[in-house]
This record gives sequence, structure tokens and C-alpha cells, in this order.
Amino acid sequence: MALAAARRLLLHAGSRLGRREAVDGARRFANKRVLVETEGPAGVAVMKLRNPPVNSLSLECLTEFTISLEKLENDKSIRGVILTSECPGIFSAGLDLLEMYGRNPAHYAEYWKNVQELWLRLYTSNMILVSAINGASPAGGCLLALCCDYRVMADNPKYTIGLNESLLGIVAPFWFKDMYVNTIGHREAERALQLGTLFSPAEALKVGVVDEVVPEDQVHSKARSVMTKWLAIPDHSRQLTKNMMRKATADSLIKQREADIQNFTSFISKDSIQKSLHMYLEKLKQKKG
Ligand SMILES: CC/C=C\CC(=O)SCCNC(=O)CCNC(=O)[C@H](O)C(C)(C)COP(=O)(O)OP(=O)(O)OC[C@H]1O[C@@H](n2cnc3c(N)ncnc32)[C@H](O)[C@@H]1OP(=O)(O)O
Repeated sequence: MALAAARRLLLHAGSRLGRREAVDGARRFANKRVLVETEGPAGVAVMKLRNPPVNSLSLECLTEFTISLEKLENDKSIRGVILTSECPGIFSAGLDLLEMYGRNPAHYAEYWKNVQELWLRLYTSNMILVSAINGASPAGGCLLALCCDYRVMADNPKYTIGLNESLLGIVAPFWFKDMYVNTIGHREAERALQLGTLFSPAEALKVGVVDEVVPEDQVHSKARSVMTKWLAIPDHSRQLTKNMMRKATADSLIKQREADIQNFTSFISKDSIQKSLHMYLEKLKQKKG
């Protein structure tokens, strides 16, 4: 309920968290964890995740992200969005593990509902979405990129991308899997999901997880030039085509949202799964020490 109230507040410009500014023709609105700027080619917004240290998709971050997208969808002057990160070396570390560990079932259900909502909004967006993947992009980070119409990734072998859920001892839900299959085909998706493969940029390009790999300092300019090309297509025909390609995948979640929430909640609440997450979090900590 508190989040619903925050959402209403944020949707209205002038709230304390959602500021809107106009400087030299460029407009921007900023929540704490998402910055949106409209500059460069007309009709294009750049959306930057800024939830340090790793842009994990906490409940607050998911909410702000969803609201920012909703605002852009409602702004008829915006036709395309470039999705990127303000955190150096990280696109997004994916879903926030601390939202899925050591909480109660009601929290897991609320969290998952918000994950579903962001995914549905991104995947079915009428806008052109281009991701400028300027850092590591595991699991939910890869999911964000897969929702886009085109993915440009920085050529840095330290950055990896993929749905690595099985490495954490958890299972990607059917709609993550469906989108992976739609993008890279059944055989590659089956192998990558079972192994939890995190692809280097070169491997990601080869298998089709990303569409283009460019030197790190060119990720944004390339994303802008790709956007210009997509903007040349009439919106109505592109949108109808996108809808035709994506509707079945989105509908299969829409039809069973509640059951999917219950599945996730009972799965993640299991002692064995909580133990796996605990071990994974410990591994992340040890990596540092
Ligand atoms: C059912 C389907 C469910 C899930 C789908 C998911 O998205 S699950 C999330 C999967 N994500 C990952 O496996 C990524 C884990 N993180 C990493 O591999 C690295 O953190 C990363 C992103 C490569 C960045 O490495 P770096 O060395 O730069 O940072 P470091 O590992 O030291 O992390 C800094 C602190 O952030 C914490 N953290 C990292 N990832 C997450 C996360 N997904 N959720 C929550 N917190 C995360 C990490 O533990 C560090 O915390 P600290 O307190 O500073 O020790």
C-alpha cells in the first residue's frame, strides 16, 4: 500500500522525489534511482539506472523504473528510449537478492508482482527501446536488455551478460525462458539456462544475446545512431509488428500472473532455496575479502 501511494506521488511532477527540470531545451526528470533525460535526437529519452553500487533491482528501484516508463509512455512527444546505467562497469546486477532472502512470503509476493509489472511494461512498450549495455548484466540485468528492441554492448571482456539463475540454485521463470528462446532460439537458450552461462560480449554477439558490440566509449553514440534508424520507420507499422511478435509471450504471463506469484513465493520460501541464496551471497562477500 505504501508503494502504491509512493507511485501516485511520483507520477505527478513536482513531488519531492520526482523532479522535472528544463535546461536549454533538454528536459529531465529524476527519481532517486532512475534519471531520465530528453536530449539528442528529437523524441528520444535516455533512461539511466543509478542505484549504486550495482543497480540491483530493489523494490524501490523497480517502482521508480516502472513509473518513469509510464511517464514516458504517456508523453506523446517521446518515441524512443535508450536504456543505460550510470554505475561504472555495471549495467544491472539483476533482481535484488536481499528482496528474495530472509523475508516473509507477503514480501516475496509483493516483490514478484512488481518484477512482473516492470517486465510487462518494458516488453510490451510501444516505444522503441535500445539498450546501451555499459557493464555487467547478469540475470535480471540481462532480462532488462532482452526486453529492448536492440542491444548494443561495450566491448569489455570483464562485462558479462546472461540468465545465470541456475548458478544461484534458483530457476528462471517461464517468461524469462520464453523471452530467451525468442531471442536466441531453443537450443542455445536450453543450454545457456541450464548452465547459467554468462557470456562475454563476443560470445553474446555470436549467440545473439546482443545485436552489436562496440568499443566502450562508443556505446552511447552507437545506441543513438541505431535509434535514429529505428525512428525512420512509421510508428504505427512498427508498433503493430512489435505487438504481433511479442503478444503471445506477454499474454502467457498476463493469463497466469497470480499463479506465477504463488509459484515464485512458495519456491523462494523453501529452506533449500534460501540456503542456496545464502551461500551465493556469502560467495559474493568472500570475493571481496
Ligand atoms: C527466480 C528468478 C530470480 C532472479 C533473477 C535475478 O536477477 S537474481 C540476481 C542475480 N544476480 C547476480 O547473480 C549478480 C551477482 N552480482 C555479481 O555478480 C557482482 O556483484 C557484479 C554485478 C558482477 C558486480 O561485481 P563487483 O565486483 O563490481 O561488485 P560486488 O560483487 O563487490 O558487489 C557490490 C555489493 O553489491 C552486492 N550485490 C551484488 N549483486 C547483488 C544483487 N543482485 N542483489 C543484491 N546485492 C547485490 C554485493 O553483495 C556487494 O555487497 P556488499 O554489502 O558491499 O558486500
